[in-house]
Amino acid sequence: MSSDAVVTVDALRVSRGRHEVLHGLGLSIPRGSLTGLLGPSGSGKSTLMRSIVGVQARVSGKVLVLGSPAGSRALRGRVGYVTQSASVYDDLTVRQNLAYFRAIMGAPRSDIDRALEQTGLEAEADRLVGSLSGGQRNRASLAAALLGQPELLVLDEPTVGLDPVLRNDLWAIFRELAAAGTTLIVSSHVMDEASRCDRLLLMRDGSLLSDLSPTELLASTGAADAEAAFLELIRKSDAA
Ligand SMILES: Nc1ncnc2c1ncn2[C@@H]1O[C@H](COP(=O)(O)OP(=O)(O)OP(=O)(O)O)[C@@H](O)[C@H]1O
Repeated sequence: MSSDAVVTVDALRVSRGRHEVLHGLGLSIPRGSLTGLLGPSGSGKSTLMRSIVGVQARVSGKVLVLGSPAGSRALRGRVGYVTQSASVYDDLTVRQNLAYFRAIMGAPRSDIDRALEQTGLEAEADRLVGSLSGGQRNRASLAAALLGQPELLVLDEPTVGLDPVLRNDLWAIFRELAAAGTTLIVSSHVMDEASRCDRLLLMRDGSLLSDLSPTELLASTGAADAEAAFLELIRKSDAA
């Protein structure tokens, strides 16, 4: 595994309820990459992300983030996480939300304007979050996660429910962040988002089916697009 890996996962097993839902995953995520975590609903994407962020219970195996065990104190402020449900308050403005989270984190005041600018929310800064559109609200959650300039951003289905234009806008922001050196892990079950990533982790039923670049994925399966490639990998793993 690369010594410059931001995340290293080895033999990761997780149980939720009465079932094991991740079955011994191993992977590494290089610094500055935009990694897509793709797979059907229930395949374990959120559980893997929660394990990387360090909020998942009943975890065995190794999850190292920036050289420290996932969730450890040393990682405070270095990892940003956006869950599927909005993490900002409806009855506060975007700026008030950011000011609140900034104060909790002890991040510099200048981070508020930087996060507004990075997410293109300057014009909405003084609007109540409850009055924003779905896309603007997602960007407000992302802005909160950008406070403190985290080195690793973990985004759980940030584009779900958005129209293609808004999805495109968000992916452009992810690209800019990666170009500036941030490592991103972005989950999705929309396969056409795969081509926007540097690397793709394809999950199914709590296991990793592949860990390839989009080009490698198409070349190795002979498929025309990510969706067909994924189906081909499922066919191969079922046959095996
Ligand atoms: N709180 C919970 N208690 C018990 N089992 C759970 C819990 N949350 C998730 N699971 C189970 O863990 C497995 C993985 O779920 P997970 O949410 O990680 O999948 P996912 O790929 O993120 O799905 P989605 O795309 O729908 O969010 C599923 O079988 C799910 O039913």
